[in-house]
Amino acid sequence: MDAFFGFCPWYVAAQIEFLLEAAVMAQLQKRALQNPMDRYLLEFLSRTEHLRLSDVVDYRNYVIKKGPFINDSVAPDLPKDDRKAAAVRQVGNRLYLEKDYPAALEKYNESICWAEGPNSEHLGIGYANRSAIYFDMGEYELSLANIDLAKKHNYPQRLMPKLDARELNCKHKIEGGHSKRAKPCAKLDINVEVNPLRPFMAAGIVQKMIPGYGRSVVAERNFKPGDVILNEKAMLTAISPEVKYKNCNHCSMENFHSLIPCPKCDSVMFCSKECLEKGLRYSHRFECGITEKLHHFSQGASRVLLGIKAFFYGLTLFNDNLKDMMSFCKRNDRTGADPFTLDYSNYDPLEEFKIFHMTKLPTDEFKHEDAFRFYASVYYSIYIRQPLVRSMFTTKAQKDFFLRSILDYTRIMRFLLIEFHTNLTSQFFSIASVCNHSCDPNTAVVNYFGKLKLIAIRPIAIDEQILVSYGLHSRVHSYDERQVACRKIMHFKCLCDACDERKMRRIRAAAGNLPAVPNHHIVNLKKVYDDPAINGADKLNMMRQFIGRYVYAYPRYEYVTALDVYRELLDSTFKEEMEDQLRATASEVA
Ligand SMILES: C[S@@+](CC[C@H](N)C(=O)[O-])C[C@H]1O[C@@H](n2cnc3c(N)ncnc32)[C@H](O)[C@@H]1O
Repeated sequence: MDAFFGFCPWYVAAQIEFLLEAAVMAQLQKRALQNPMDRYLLEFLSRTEHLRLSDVVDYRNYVIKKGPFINDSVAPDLPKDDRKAAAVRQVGNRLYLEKDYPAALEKYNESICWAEGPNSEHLGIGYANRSAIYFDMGEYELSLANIDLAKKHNYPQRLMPKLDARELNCKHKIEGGHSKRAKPCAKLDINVEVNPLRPFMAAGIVQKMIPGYGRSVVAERNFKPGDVILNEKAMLTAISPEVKYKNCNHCSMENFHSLIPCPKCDSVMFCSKECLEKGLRYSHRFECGITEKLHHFSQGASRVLLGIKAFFYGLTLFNDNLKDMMSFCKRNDRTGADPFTLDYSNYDPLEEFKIFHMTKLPTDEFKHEDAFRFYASVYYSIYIRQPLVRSMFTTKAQKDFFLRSILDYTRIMRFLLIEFHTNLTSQFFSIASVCNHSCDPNTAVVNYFGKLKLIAIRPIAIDEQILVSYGLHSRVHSYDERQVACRKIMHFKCLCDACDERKMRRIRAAAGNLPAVPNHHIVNLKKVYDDPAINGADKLNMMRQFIGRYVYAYPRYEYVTALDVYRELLDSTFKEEMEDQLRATASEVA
C-alpha cells in the first residue's frame, strides 16, 4: 500500500490528520529524510501549531520571516559552463560503454544543458553522442535528427567523418527496411461518430450533475466495448525535477530523451522548438533563473507544480494583463463550469482556462489544508524574487492575488486530476477530468505523457455514467485498501458499484449462473495473443471481438481476466502508436 502511494503530497497532507500517531509520524519522518518538501513541511508543522488553518496570508508572512529560506546557498542557479558540460559528458560516455543507454542519455542531456550557448562545440558533441546511442538502439530516425542537431551546433570538423559515416549508415538501415517504423502499427483512432464542435470526442456524451458525484460524464447513446470515445490532449502538464533531463518541460513528453535545452539556464529541456517557444511563453519565463530553487523544493511534486503552472498559463492568456485577470477571477470564483460547452473547432485557450478557473469544489474538500497553504507560501517566497514576477506583482492586492491563486489552482488541480499515483509527470485534461471514478469502470484510460484516450470496455447504455479508474481497481486492490485510499487521499467516499457490498454480492451470486465462455475460444485467444508473428492491429481486433461477443459472461472469472488482458493490450498499443508518431516527427525534423 505504501509503495503504491510513494511520495504523494496529498498522502502527506492526509497523514497530517494523524500527526499524533507515533507510527505514522515515524514513517513520515523516514520519508522526509529523503524528500526536502516533506522535511520542510514537518519542520514547519512542528513550529506552527498557532497558525493551524489561519489565512494563507499568515502562512506566507511566517514563511517569509522565518523560512524555509530557499536561496542561493541552498540551491544556486548557476550559469552555463562548458567545463561542466565536458565533465558530465565523460560520465555519460562511461555509462554508454556499460550499455546503460537511458542513464547515458540523461547525462548527455545534462551536458547539453550546461553547454555555453548555441555555438559551443559541447552542444554539438552532446547531440552527436546521443545519435550514437540511438543508432545502437535501432532508432535510426532519432539518430538522424540528432546528427542534424549536432551539425547545426558546431560539431567539430575534426570529428565530422565519424558523424557522416553514421548518417550514411542510418540512411542505409532505413532504406533496407530496418527502421522500427517498417513494422505496421495499430492505431486507437476514434471509431464512432464525432462531435462536430469537439472533434476529439464521440458525439453523444455530455456533462450532467449527479447527486453525490457532482459533475459527471453521461452517455446519450449506446456504446459498445472497443469504441474509442475520447482522444484528448492535455491543457497543461508538469514534470517533477527528477525527470528534468528526461521529459519535456512544456508537454511532459519523454521523446526517447531527444530534447533541446533552455537557451538561458541549465535546468529544463524541451522536446521540440515549438515546445521551447510555448514553454518559455507560458511558464518558464517566470521561473528561469530560480528553477533550481523551485526544483529543490519540488521533488515528486509534479501535481503541485501543475497548479502553479496553471496560474502563469492563465496570466499569459490574459496577455499578462493582471488587472483583467484579477477582475475576471473576482467575478467568477467557483461559479461552476461545463467544458462540454466549449467550441474546440474554433479553439480559444483562454475560454478553456476560464472554464478550469470556474471549477466548483465540494464544500467539504480541503480539510487537510495545512500542507497546501505551506506549499503555496514557499512557492510564493521563491517566485517573488524572480525579476519578471517581482516586476509584475508590486501592490499588496496583486501579491495577495498571486498567493491565493497559487493555493486555489493547487486545490483545483488536486480535485480534478484523474490519476493520483504518479508523481513524476502530471497532466490536466479539461474533458476527461469530469469523469468520475469507479473501482470497476466501464472504460479504460490510456495516457501517454499528456495524450489520453478513453475506450469503452463494457457496453455503455443511454443515461449511464462514463466512468474511469483513478488508479484503484477492484481487480488489484482490496475493498479496505480502496476505501482508505479514497477517503484519505482523494477525499471522497467512493459511491461506485464495486464498493457497494450488497450490490456486489448480488452480482457475484448471479455470475455463477451465467453461461461460461467456451474453452476452445479462450485457448485460441491465448494462442493468438502469444504469437509474436501476429501484428498488434490483428491482436487488438481479435480481443475486441472476443470482449464484445462474450459480454454476457461479465463478471465471470475467465471474462474479467480477458478484460485485464485487453486493458494491457490497449496500453501497449497506445504506447507503440505514440512512439511511432515520435519517430515520424523525428524523421520530418532530420
Ligand atoms: C476528477 S473530479 C471528477 C469531476 C467531479 N465530479 C466534478 O464535479 O468536477 C473528482 C471528484 O469527483 C467526485 N467523485 C469522483 N468519483 C467518485 C466516486 N466514485 N464516488 C463519489 N464521488 C466521486 C469526488 O468529489 C472527487 O473528488
